[in-house]
Amino acid sequence: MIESRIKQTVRDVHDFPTPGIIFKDITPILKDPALCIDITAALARQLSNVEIDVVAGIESRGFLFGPSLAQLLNVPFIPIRKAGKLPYKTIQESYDLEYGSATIECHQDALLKGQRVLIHDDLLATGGTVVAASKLIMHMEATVAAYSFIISLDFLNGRTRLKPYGNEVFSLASY
Ligand SMILES: O=P(O)(O)OC[C@H]1O[C@H](OP(=O)(O)OP(=O)(O)O)[C@H](O)[C@@H]1O
Ligand SMILES: Nc1ncnc2[nH]cnc12
Repeated sequence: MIESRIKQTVRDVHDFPTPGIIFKDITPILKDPALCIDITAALARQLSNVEIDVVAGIESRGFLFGPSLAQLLNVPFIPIRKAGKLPYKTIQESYDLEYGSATIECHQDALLKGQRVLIHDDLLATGGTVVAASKLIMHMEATVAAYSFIISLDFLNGRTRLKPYGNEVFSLASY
């Protein structure tokens, strides 16, 4: 089962990047090509009833599986990046996360009005990152279709924070 394979492979790193955080390190997954293929397929399978025009992946770990998921779904991929990395005109949102704060942005012409966007990231913690991503997408008059994660840390209540947005939240492995 994919959840147990993910949990057996992900490594807990204590006190990274700050004291008290138990960091879920997904890099061991990337050393297992068969698991990567199966994760991408499982992400796509969960979304089989969701209408999706575009996958938006969040820098940096949302770039690991986001493009292969988009290719499997046969839709475009757009990058949502940390501030200062995208070359063209951008729109920005700032937010707090489990261990700090950040600003993300995307190109202002990345989406067409009305497009249905799947937000993908490796991990849902407090939900601050994907709330900010949702605001970027709505600012461009596009619609969030659903949220897709490999891992969700349910004890940090990210799902509750996403409730007002009214979209389904999918993850392959929950803690
Ligand atoms: O639900 P939240 O509390 O917002 O936390 C989740 C976010 O935190 C991590 O990214 P991070 O900002 O550490 O950046 P990285 O992907 O570049 O490592 C993770 O990849 C998510 O994007
Ligand atoms: N505990 C955690 N492990 C890995 N990525 C995270 N992003 C936010 N919290 C995290």
